[in-house]
Amino acid sequence: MRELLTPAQMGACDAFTINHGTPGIDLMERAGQAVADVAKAMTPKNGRVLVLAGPGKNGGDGYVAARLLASAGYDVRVAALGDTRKLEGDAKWAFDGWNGDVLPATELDTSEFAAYGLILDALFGAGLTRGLDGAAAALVQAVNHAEKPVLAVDLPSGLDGRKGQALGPAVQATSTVTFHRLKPGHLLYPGRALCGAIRVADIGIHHDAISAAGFTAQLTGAYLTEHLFDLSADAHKYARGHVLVIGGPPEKAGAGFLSASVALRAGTGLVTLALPPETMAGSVGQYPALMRARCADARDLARLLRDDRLTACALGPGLTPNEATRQMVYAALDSKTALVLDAGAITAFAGMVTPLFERIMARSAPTVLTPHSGEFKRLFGDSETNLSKIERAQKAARGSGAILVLKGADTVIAHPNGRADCTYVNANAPPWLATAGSGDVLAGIVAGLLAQPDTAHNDPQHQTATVALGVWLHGEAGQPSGPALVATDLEAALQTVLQRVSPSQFIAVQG
Ligand SMILES: NC(=O)C1=CN([C@@H]2O[C@H](COP(=O)(O)OP(=O)(O)OC[C@H]3O[C@@H](n4cnc5c(N)ncnc54)[C@H](O)[C@@H]3O)[C@@H](O)[C@H]2O)[C@@H](O)CC1
Ligand SMILES: [K+]
Repeated sequence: MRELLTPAQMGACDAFTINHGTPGIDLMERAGQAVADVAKAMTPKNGRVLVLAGPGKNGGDGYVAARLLASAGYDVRVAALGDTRKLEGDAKWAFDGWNGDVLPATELDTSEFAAYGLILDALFGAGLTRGLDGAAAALVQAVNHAEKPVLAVDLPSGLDGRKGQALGPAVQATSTVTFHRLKPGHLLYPGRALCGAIRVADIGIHHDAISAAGFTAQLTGAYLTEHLFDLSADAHKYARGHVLVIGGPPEKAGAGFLSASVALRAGTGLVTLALPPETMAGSVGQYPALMRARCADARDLARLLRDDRLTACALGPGLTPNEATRQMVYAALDSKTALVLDAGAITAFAGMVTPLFERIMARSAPTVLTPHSGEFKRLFGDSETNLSKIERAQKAARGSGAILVLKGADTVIAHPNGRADCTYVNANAPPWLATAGSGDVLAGIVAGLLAQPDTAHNDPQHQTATVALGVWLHGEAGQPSGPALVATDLEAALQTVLQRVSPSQFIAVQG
């Protein structure tokens, strides 16, 4: 269930299934059934339901649901957008199966919407080709104005299922039922907020359909913990990897400490925090497990990185975006360790990306860039409005040679190979994870995971999954604190998450 399908890929899955012997009307009947089942759970039996049916197959699902709800005792009213005499194929079949009246949507008295217990939005789904305007836009605005529970069929009408954006007005749903797999629009903002609670219904799509139609990315999840380093019982600390974190000047020194301490929590055996001389004093008591090294400039860093026991390096949290930082990044890029570039190490290259990307591409060890949307724009621009966030991350990864972590409530992780099986969307991050220091923690988790030995080998799928695991763990760790979360809570929460997901290897001896 983890593959994400664009509406076009979903259409290809429908077609594949139909070509392999399942009539389209069977798929539509199951889709309508799934919608009716959720509708029943949202409104009391005998409740009043308004079904708004559009001119395509999304409307077809609406007519099926209307029939099933009416036969279950609901008081169903159907309004059609567009000329129902033009309905074709499966949608026409569904329309013909509805025995009640169909009112033209333009004749609806929208002030009566408040009298319904549920509005079923079956206006537009995967077939949306442009922003809504005219009668469709007016209807959608009236639905939103009514403030009644709304169940969207497949997608809230007006929402682009590929991009997660609406070019015109879009339905604000209470709940959305989609079919077979999630679409990017259900996860990418602002689409995710328009969908409400999302359910994915099985409508009997052929099990080979996705391999034939392709997918665009994968949803992260607990399954990624299979990429946690499998620790042998007699492992020594050097066998568990060694991370070097570069800390910044005193006024931003906390960032490096956050990254470093959490890198240790992520399971790496040793972490050294490299600090400029003015930050070296103080704070040892709080972080006794960290080793420290003096690092005044790029030359010091190059010297530190000559230690070939180092397996990963995190650079950027707490660093000032300037020439000195750029030189440190170059020194780090010349090393053989996995590298996470964040914050100041990203912004330092605004408007001067060519030398950065050339050096990243020349590396054999993985390089990870973790920009939030502002940092992303500084490196890659924001002119490509027709691309989804997934496609933007894939393109930026290809262009930079780095594994891209495009952060946000809908973080996308993409490998430079651009492959869907090396692309992830993360959806477990609570809104309060957007807090000072949260990004430093993420950089530390990712470096801590990449440092561990079995992630060092050069398999793009494995490396990207490891980075995606870091993003997922960060989201999980952010949940228990609630809105009071501060970044330092994440370290203890990460410990709890890892306790939960790590299999115990200890042999209990009965005495
Ligand atoms: N056999 C299948 O392919 C299945 C399809 N299903 C349903 O079919 C839907 C897709 O159906 P369609 O491909 O017919 O697409 P839609 O029903 O989403 O919309 C297509 C219609 O809307 C018009 N349109 C698009 N954008 C518009 C705009 N901005 N303003 C006004 N009109 C606009 C198009 O000209 C076309 O007539 C899915 O979302 C799903 O609900 C499900 O029944 C499962 C099976
Ligand atoms: K819809």
